[in-house]
Amino acid sequence: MTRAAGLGVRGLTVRFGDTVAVDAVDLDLAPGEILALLGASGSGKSSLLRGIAGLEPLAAGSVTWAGEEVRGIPVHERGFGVMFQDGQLFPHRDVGGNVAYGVHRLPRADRDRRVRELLDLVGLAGYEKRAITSLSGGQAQRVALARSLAPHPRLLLLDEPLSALDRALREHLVGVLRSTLKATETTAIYVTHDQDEAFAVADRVAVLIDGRIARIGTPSDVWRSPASPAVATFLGYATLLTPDQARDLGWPLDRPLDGQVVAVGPDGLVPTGDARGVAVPVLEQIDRRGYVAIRVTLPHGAAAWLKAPGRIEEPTLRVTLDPAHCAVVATDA
Ligand SMILES: Nc1ncnc2c1ncn2[C@@H]1O[C@H](COP(=O)(O)OP(=O)(O)OP(=O)(O)O)[C@@H](O)[C@H]1O
Repeated sequence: MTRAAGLGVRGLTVRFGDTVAVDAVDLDLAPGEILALLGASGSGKSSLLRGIAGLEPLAAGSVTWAGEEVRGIPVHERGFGVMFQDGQLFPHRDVGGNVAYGVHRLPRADRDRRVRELLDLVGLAGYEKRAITSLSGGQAQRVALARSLAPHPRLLLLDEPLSALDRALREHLVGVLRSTLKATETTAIYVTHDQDEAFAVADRVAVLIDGRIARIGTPSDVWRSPASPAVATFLGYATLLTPDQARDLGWPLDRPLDGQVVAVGPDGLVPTGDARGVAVPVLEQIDRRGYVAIRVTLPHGAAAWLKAPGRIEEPTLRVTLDPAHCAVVATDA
C-alpha cells in the first residue's frame, strides 16, 4: 500500500453528549498546504481542529500522518503545533525566551539562530529582549506564531489566531501569517469564521456546516461554485433567485437554469444607467468608501443591496444581473 503524504482524516466524529459537533469528516492535506476551516459559530470548526490535535476524544474515525495512525499517540508527541486566539505567551519570559521554549534542547547558538530567523520572518527582528507585557496584541500573536513554528511542527493547527484583533490589523497579519507559513513550508489548518481571512490565508478552504464539510476547494473555486444555497449564503451571496425571478432581472436566456437557483454576489446586481433593465424602488442609501450602497426591492418582493457610484435622486433605479458576479447553485445539493 502506498502511504499518503501529509494528513489523512477519515470519518472523524466528535460528540458532546447528544450533540454531534463533527460528523464523519474526511480530509486530506498535502505537505506544505494551508487549509482554512471556515464556518459559522457552532459549526464544529474548533472541535474538528481539536479532534485532529488529540485535544478532544474522537467518538469515531482516524487521523494519520504520512499514513501512520496518530490516534493513540499523546498530543505532545504527535509533532503537531497548536496556536490559539490568545497566544498564551509566558509573561515571565522575554520574547526570545518564549520563541525558544519548544527548542530548549538545541545548542545555544542554534537556538539563538532559530529565534532570530523566526522573529525576522514575523517582522519582529531584534525583539528578543522585549518583555511580553510591553507588546501590542498584534505583536504578541506574531511572537506566538514564531513560538509555534520554532520546533518545526509537521502540522500547525491555528484556532482563530487573529480574532481578538481589530479588522485593519487582522488584514495585515493574515498576510504575515501566510507568508511565514509558506516561507517555513509549514502544513497548516486555520480555523476562522471570517470569510475574507479564510480566502486570504489558505490554499484551500473547507466550509463547515453542522459538523460536515459542505464544500472544499481553492478560494476561487469555492467562491465561483459554492455548490449549495447554504454555502453560497454563508459566503456572502445575499440573494437567491429562482429561475423565473432571475430571468425577470435579465438573466441571459442562453444560460438555462435547470433545477438551480442564482446566488447574487455583492456585485451581482448592477445599475444599468440607461433604459435597459428593470425599474426597482430605492429603499435606503448608505455612503461607503468609494461607492453608495443602495437597498432596493426586487420585482418578487425581496430586498437586495447593490453598489452605485453616487447617490440616486429618483425614487426608482433600473437594474440588471451581472452573471459574472452570480453563482448558479443546485437547490438539492
Ligand atoms: N465542551 C463542550 N461541551 C458541550 N458541547 C460543546 C463543547 N464544545 C463544543 N460544543 C458544541 O459542539 C458544537 C460545535 O462547537 P465548536 O466550538 O466546535 O464550533 P465552532 O464552529 O468552533 O464555533 P465557534 O466559532 O463559536 O468557536 C456546538 O454545538 C457546541 O455547542
